[in-house]
Order: sequence, then C-alpha cells, then structure tokens
Amino acid sequence: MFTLGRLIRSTSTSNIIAKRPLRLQRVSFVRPFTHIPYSSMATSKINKWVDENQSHLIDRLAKAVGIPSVSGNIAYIKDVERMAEFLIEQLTELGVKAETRPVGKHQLDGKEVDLPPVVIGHIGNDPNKKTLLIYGHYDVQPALKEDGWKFDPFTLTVDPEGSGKLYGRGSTDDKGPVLGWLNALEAHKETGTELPVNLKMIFEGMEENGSDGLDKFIESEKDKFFAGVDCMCISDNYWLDTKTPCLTYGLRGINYYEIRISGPDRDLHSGAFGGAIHEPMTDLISLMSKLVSPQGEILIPGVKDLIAPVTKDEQEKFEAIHFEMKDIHDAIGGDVTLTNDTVKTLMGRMRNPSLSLHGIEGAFSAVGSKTVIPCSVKGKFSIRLVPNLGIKNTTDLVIKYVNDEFMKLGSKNKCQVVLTHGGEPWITDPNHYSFRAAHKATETVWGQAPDYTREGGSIPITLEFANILGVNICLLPVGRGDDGAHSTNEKLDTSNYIQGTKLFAEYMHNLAAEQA
Ligand SMILES: C[C@H](N)C(=O)N[C@@H](Cc1c[nH]cn1)C(=O)O
Ligand SMILES: [Zn+2]
Ligand SMILES: [Zn+2]
Repeated sequence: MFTLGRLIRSTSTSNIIAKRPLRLQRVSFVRPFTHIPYSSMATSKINKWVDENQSHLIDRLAKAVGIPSVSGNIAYIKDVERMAEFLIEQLTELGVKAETRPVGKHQLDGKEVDLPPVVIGHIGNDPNKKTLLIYGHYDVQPALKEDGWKFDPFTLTVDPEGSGKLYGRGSTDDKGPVLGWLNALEAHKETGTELPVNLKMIFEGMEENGSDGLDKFIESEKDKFFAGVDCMCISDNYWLDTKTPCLTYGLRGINYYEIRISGPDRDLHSGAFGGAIHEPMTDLISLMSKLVSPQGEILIPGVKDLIAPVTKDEQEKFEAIHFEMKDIHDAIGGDVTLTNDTVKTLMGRMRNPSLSLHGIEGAFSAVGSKTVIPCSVKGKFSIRLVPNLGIKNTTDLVIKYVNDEFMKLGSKNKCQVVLTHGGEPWITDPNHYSFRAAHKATETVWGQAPDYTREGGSIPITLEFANILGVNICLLPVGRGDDGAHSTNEKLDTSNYIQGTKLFAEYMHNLAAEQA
C-alpha cells in the first residue's frame, strides 16, 4: 500500500477539503473451508453450454450496449438508471438476490441530482464455501457517431467482415466483462451445476467519473453486505497485446484537473475587442503548454522527485512481459510511440506517471470560422499516479505551479485550479490463492500461462476495497489490448467474450479447490 487515505473533492474551490484517517490493511480471519475438489466434468459441461449458446450471450451484450449509460452527463441520467434496472432484471432471473442502493447526490450541470445507484447482489450462503466478491461498472464513456465511429456506438454491431469483433461503447469497458459473470451464472443454472463459491457482486454506475459515493457505501456496509467476503475479483482492464492473457496486480491512480480561466462576462467579437483585452483562451493555452513536454515529460517541479525508485524485482517483472512494439503500434493505429524500447514503453504505460491534456470546455470547436473570444474556458487534464505520487502531494505541486505560472502571465483574468476527482494508485501481492486460481483457469481456458501486468488505467475504488475490506483483489481481464476502450470503435472480440465467460466459471471452480 503506497498511499493511505482518500481525499474528498471540492467542486467549488481549488483545494482538497478532507482526508480520511490512516487505515491499516485488515487481514481476514482464517475459516476452515470444506475442501471442494475441482471437477473438470462440471466445467466441461459449462463450456459446452457456453459454446452452444453464444448467440444468446451476444444478445445479452447487445441489450446492454443499447442502453447509453454515460455517467457524468445530465442528458443520460435516465439511461444510467435504466442500465441498473436491466442488471437487476437479469440477475433476478438468474436466481441472484439483487437490489439497487442509493449512494448520495452530486452536482450535474448546476443541479443536485442522485448519483447512479449501485447494484448489489448475492447468491449462495454456504459456510463451507469461500465467498467471492466481484466488482464491475455499468456506466460508460461518452460516444458520438460523428467522433469517427464506423457504426452507431450504442448498437452492438458484429463486424460485417467476419472478424468476430463486437463493436459498441462499453463492449469491453465494462459491460462485456460484467455480463461475462452473468453468463457464467446462467451456464451453472442451465446445466444444473452447483456454484462452487458463494458469490457477492457490486456494480457501480459512476466509475468513469470518480466513483463518487462508493467509498462511503463500502465503509457503511463492510460488516453487513460485505461481511464474510474472502477475496475479490475485478474484470475491468485489458491484456497488453492481442494474444497473451494476463493477470493484473497493480493500477495507476488518477488526478483529474480543470484550469478555469474567466475574464469578461460575455463572449466577445474578436474584431471589436481583440487587441484590447486579456483573452482567457490565450492564458489557458499558455498554462496548458507548460504542463507536459512533447516527449511526455511532466514539467511540474517536484513530481519526478516523488516517484518511488524502481526495484530490481520490478524491473525483472517488466522484462518478463511478452510484448512487442508492434502490439502497441497496431493497438493505436500508428508508429507514434515516445520510444522503441519495449521495457521503457511498458514502464511509461504502467510504472511512471503521465500527464494528458484532454480538452477545453467553452472553446469554439465546431466547423466554420466563428470569430469569437470565449469569455471563460476550462482546460482539462489528468495525471496518472504511481507509487508514491498520491492525490494530495501531487495536487499541492500542481496548484502551486499553475498559480505561479499564471502570476507570471500578468493577466487580469481569474484563474482557478480544481481537482475534480482523484484515485490513488494500487498494487497487491500476486502470491495469493486467488491469483493461483486465476492462473490455472487461464492455462485451462486459453492454453497458456498469463503474463503478470500492471494496468496503466485506473479503477479508483480498488484501493478502497482493499483497505476497507482487507481482502486480496485479483484483476482478471477479458478484453484485448486493441479493444479501444474510451476510444472510437470500441470492441470486444467474440472469442474473448465467450472464453472470458468460461474463464470466470473455471476461476470460481479453481478458487473453491484452492487451499486458503
Ligand atoms: C481501467 C478502467 N476500465 C477505466 O477505464 N478507468 C477509467 C477511470 C476514470 C477515471 N476518471 C475517468 N475515468 C480510466 O482509467 O480513465
Ligand atoms: Zn472500466
Ligand atoms: Zn473506462
């Protein structure tokens, strides 16, 4: 555990306003499980059912992708709720006791609205079985056809060229993996196979926007809904390439910022006022250009000094990963990597911090040549956090630097730096029975041993689960490195969806058979 405590964000000021007290990781007490022998007969029946019911399972994914559950946007609030209801219906049909639970309110577009509810469910309550908790998210990133999608992003489209790719927003992040668990449950039900573990599940609808409210929910339910959980599995990341399955034992964190510059109280004609005023956009572009160099170097003083040194063991783990530069070039559709060194590239993605500029709200971006001076603009950027770059120490450096640089501009506009959401980095020890079970399941289903990776993306709530529940968390991805999560033409290969379903079933059976 590298950083302790989660910071609660302020939406109106540039400062972090509260910090949770330090919590030590709790260790689950040892419970004498009845040894449940692994049965290859059970899983082969399940695999046969999954193979024979592929179109039904794809249909389930199509229904889910058809609900545009984009979080953090007032226009999609009803769709996010509809997606939660869809999960409840599906889970109930599968024999899961499922319900939605409120997690509070937040501000959207200046209005106070309910946060998307969490969907929780459980099936099985046998004291002789281990209890597995699974987490996933049912919200998705925004997507518009005009962003460059080949097909409507909210209509699951099977590649007409026959590659088996299933295109649609959320196909890989994270509706496909979430439904993979439901598919595995259905396969057990339909083949009359007893579930080898008790299963608890929690699916949230705010992951893409900072998981607001979820930390409090976990804390308040730790001795109620979450009581008795032995270990946890999350499938919400991706392989590194298109052919090597992996298990993931670390995540980068994320701090998401806005630089808000405001000047006049209305948008202005650039002919009438250009040359006479301090322009907010000019200030903003100047500040944003000072955050990161074109070589990817973070220019904020002090950030590099905080990074924990790379150990020999870490270096060796990165060197052991199967990865070629071609994998990343294919995944991004171009040869624009910062280096051609594979280990440096992997470290750049997973072990080092990175700063990305995302966009400017309030800027003119439509077609045409509007000669406007926007009166206020918000520049958005994020920093991926790594051990020992935490939410707070990084934010202190960011705020000081941006304010100092703004002062140097001599502008009469107003500048505010806001941390909109933050999530700490997370890393765990993969020498745990849950990782052993996932390793064996990968060998059985994919016919090869997994690589051990750290994810460059963030699942901010992972550290909270680890700290509050004190359980091991194994990240077991389903999708490939070229799936295009958050991008245009996001997809999940049919084989990954189908084999991923088998992987989850196999993992649960291995988990039951592992000595705790
Ligand atoms: C890895 C996971 N599937 C994911 O995409 N996480 C997001 C989380 C996030 C945080 N702010 C906005 N989204 C990510 O890593 O960007
Ligand atoms: Zn995700
Ligand atoms: Zn995502």
